[in-house]
This record gives sequence, C-alpha cells and structure tokens, in this order.
Amino acid sequence: MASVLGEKERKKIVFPSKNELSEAMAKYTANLSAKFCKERGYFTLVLSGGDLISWLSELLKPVYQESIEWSKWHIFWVDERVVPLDHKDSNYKLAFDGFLSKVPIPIANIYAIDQDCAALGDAKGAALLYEKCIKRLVNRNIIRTYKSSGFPQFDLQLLGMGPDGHMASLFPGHYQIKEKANLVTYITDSPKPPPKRITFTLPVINCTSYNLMAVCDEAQADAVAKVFEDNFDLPSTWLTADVEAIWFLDQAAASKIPKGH
Ligand SMILES: O=C1O[C@H](COP(=O)(O)O)[C@@H](O)[C@H](O)[C@H]1O
Repeated sequence: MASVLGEKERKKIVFPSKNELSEAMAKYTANLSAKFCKERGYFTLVLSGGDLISWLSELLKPVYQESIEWSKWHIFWVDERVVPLDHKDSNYKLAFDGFLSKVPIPIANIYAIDQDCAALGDAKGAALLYEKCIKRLVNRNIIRTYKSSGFPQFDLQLLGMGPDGHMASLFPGHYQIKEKANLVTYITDSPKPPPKRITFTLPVINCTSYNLMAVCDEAQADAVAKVFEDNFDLPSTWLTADVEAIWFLDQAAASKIPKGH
C-alpha cells in the first residue's frame, strides 16, 4: 500500500531477500535507461554510497552488459565524502571499484567531486565546484531542468538510508535538510564518519524524475517504520520525486512497518 506525502505517494515493494531486490533494481534501472536514451539520447543516473553499490552488481550480468547503451550514461553522486578519491571512504571509489570500472561508461561522463578539494578536505570548495559542474551540464542540455524552476532534473537517483534515517548526507537534526537556495551543500560535522561531506539539497533530490530508495536488513527496520508513519524528523521521510518515489525493501527492513502503511 502507498502512504501519502502531501499530494505525492510513497510507494513500496517488499522483496523476500536482497537477491530479488537487487534483480528488481537492475530491471528498474535498465528500463529507465532504455526510456531516457530513446527519448533524449542521455541517461542521467545519480548514485549514493553504502550497501547499494553491491546490489548494483546485478547490472554486470551479460543480459544487461549487452543491452544497455552505456555510452549514453552520465553518472553523478547525491552525496560524497570529502576524502581523496582513492580513499576507502570515498563513494566514488566504492562505485568505481564495484561497478563503474566494469562497464563501458566513458570516463568523461563520470562526475566525481573536484580532486584537489577532495585531497585538501575542502568541503565548501567541493560543494561549490560540484554545483558549477551540474549547472554546466544543464547548459549543455545533458541534465534536464525541472519544469520552469531551472532546477536540475536527473532521470533516476538510487538512494540508501542509514539506521538514523539519513539519506544522502542529510542527517536528522542538522540544518542542511532545510537548505533550499543551493543545489549542493556541505557538512563538516557529520554524525557518521567521515565528518566532511557534500550533498545535494532536498529540492534537487526531490526534482528527480524517479527516486528509488533501497533498504535492507533489520538494523534499518525502526527507521523504515518511522518513515512509513510519516515521522518528518527523519530526512528520508521527505523523499518524493517528480514521477515516482519508490522504496525497495527486504523483509527484514520492512518488518516493523505498522499494518495498513
Ligand atoms: O554515509 C552514507 O550512508 C548512506 C546510507 O548507507 P548504508 O550503508 O546504510 O546503505 C548512503 O546512502 C550515503 O550515500 C553515504 O554517504
């Protein structure tokens, strides 16, 4: 059943296990890739870090390797830790090692944060430069804009949620969730290490055409239940999308959602 967020719906699908979830996420991504590549010659995909990247490995199977138009993909990060790009905590490194290096996406279409800011730990500079990068790609029509607002509109965003209900690097009780003026903001005291991060702001996250939030395991079950009870103290409860916001859950993550939600 869908729960309601203003006039928008929050949908969910509960899968028996991570395997089924990961298969469905690959199918969902491949279908949207085909749709957007056909409609406009590009597919803009926003990744997060965390467990999600290992579930993306389903896309490495021959059926997808051979059918996806990889050269039309453009890759972004909804949030990034401000650490050198070869650091174990880097979301870029996680995605590159586990997925991006194994598919033929042109390297020029993979938009990591500025490497100097990353090496220096300059979160503010990294946020400013990532925002500039997004605006440049809007001007080149690689990223669409949302209706008349001028906000960037990505095709698909794949998100994860922490046990505290954070999404991207928008954490409960931190002011970044309220930021509306900028496309990209930063945090220097993240409650989850590492402390310095950049993140898309909520308006950018919610302008995305399709938002898929994938959550597995019992550790997240309390937070998932709070989201489906519309507890807006959790940043993830604010997630919507232009076309569809859908939660892919395994049974453990969904186990505490009250009946009827
Ligand atoms: O720190 C982060 O955490 C979230 C959630 O990660 P998970 O390991 O609980 O799936 C992730 O979505 C975000 O990109 C990352 O920077």
